[in-house]
Amino acid sequence: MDHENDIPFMDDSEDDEPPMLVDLNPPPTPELDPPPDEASENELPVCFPCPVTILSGFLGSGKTTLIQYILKSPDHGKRIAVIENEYGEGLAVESMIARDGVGNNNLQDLIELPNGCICCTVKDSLVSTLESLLDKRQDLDYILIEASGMANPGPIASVFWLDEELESRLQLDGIVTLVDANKILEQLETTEEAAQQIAYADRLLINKVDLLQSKGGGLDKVLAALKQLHPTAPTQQTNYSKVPNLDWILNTNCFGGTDRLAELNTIWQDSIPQASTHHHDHHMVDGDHGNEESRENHSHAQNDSGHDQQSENHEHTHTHSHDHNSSDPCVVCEAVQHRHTAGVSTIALHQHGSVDLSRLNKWLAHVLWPNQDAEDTVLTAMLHSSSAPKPKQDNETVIFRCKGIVSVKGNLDGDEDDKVHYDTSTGLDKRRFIVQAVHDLWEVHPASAELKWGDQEERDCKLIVIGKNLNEPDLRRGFRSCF
Ligand SMILES: Nc1nc2c(ncn2[C@@H]2O[C@H](COP(=O)(O)OP(=O)(O)OP(=O)(O)O)[C@@H](O)[C@H]2O)c(=O)[nH]1
Repeated sequence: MDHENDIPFMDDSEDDEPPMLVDLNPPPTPELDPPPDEASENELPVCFPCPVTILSGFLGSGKTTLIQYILKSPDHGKRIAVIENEYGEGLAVESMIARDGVGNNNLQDLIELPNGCICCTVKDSLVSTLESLLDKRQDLDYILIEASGMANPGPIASVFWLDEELESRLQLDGIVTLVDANKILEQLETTEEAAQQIAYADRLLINKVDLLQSKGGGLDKVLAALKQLHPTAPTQQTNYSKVPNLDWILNTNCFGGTDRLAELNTIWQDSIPQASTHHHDHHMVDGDHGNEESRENHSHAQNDSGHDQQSENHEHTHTHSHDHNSSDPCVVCEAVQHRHTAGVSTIALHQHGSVDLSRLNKWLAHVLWPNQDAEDTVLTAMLHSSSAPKPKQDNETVIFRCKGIVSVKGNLDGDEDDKVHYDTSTGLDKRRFIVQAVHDLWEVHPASAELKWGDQEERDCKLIVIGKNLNEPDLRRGFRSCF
């Protein structure tokens, strides 16, 4: 049976819709159902308060890989719901990647939280999403929230102890932050978010150690940097987010005592900017319509006058209740002042049709390795000008992340797999392909069989590029040239 119609791509018109509950219609899990004498037909097993883990970590650090690893793990025995947050088109790509190869057995619900960043603009939708999830599924054992790669986990955590009703039904278990061992030093240099995510961690997973090893090492420097930012965080090193013991990150009850809450508050106060102007732009471009207009572009500026001024200005409505005297500092209101690195934007490229795989790879190489076409003499000079990595110029383009789902033209000259999946009626490959790039590393690989294109399904390609000082017209032009 084809499942392609089960996997909706969010289209632009849905941008203002409330969070999507993707019902995966799971079969009941008999061994987890309560015995008849403990629960009547109308009475679902009460697992409240349901533990929630926030998965944080910079773009591409391995959060989705961890979710897949947890869901595929045969022995966790939990009924898990996952909440994903991304920007616009990015969400559709993200949730399809998350579901690749997982099947529906372990994943009870996949909830998409669109329209902004979970730590600021959609924090209130998170409350309503959690409430409706709990109303719908009282038998959940666990909720995982995957924050977007630029999110600050602090304001997300606040939701759980400031909303009384939610607090009785949910319990924040902990914040797990993934660190890309290969790129973290660069990320700490170019952004503010990477440090925030580490500072809030209850567990630090130092992931992608394999990449560091293949470069000849450097783990000592990474460990030292992490120690400086968060001296007490328990850490583990992993490859492909494979935590040897899931109990190390799930059901840890890190927020069981008041100490942790007090500590979190301190980190929070420290991370609030003193006096600066900050921008948080997420600029979405739909390449499909040749339209350079910004679909989603928000920024907020802060001035020096502090909390009173700020709370008058920001458009932040609390659907949860919390009263505070206007002269008292309020952690929620203050949290919305947190910094995001200036100049970071998200560009969504969307094009109907199918790409030529070799052209796509060539273009990705050009975009992600901008110097590769330089003369050998220039490259040699660059190499010898300094042995240490140079700090990035303020206006330099940095691509942090690129991810997408594409349709690919068939290739009868390729390997056996290419030939097997060649659709003779259309000349296209039947498989969806996933594009993954983190900084200068990328791969384009076929997704699992259940995500293959339907016979009548209209082919299209979506690519999300996240970075600093991105050149939109160039990216759009380049992407089009792959078709
Ligand atoms: N070599 C290597 N690659 C990894 C490892 N962990 C994850 N990856 C790859 O890194 C890419 C990004 O991983 P994701 O799990 O999507 O990262 P993410 O944190 O969810 O990314 P965002 O949601 O965009 O922030 C994928 O291609 C993964 O297969 C690892 O330990 N080693």
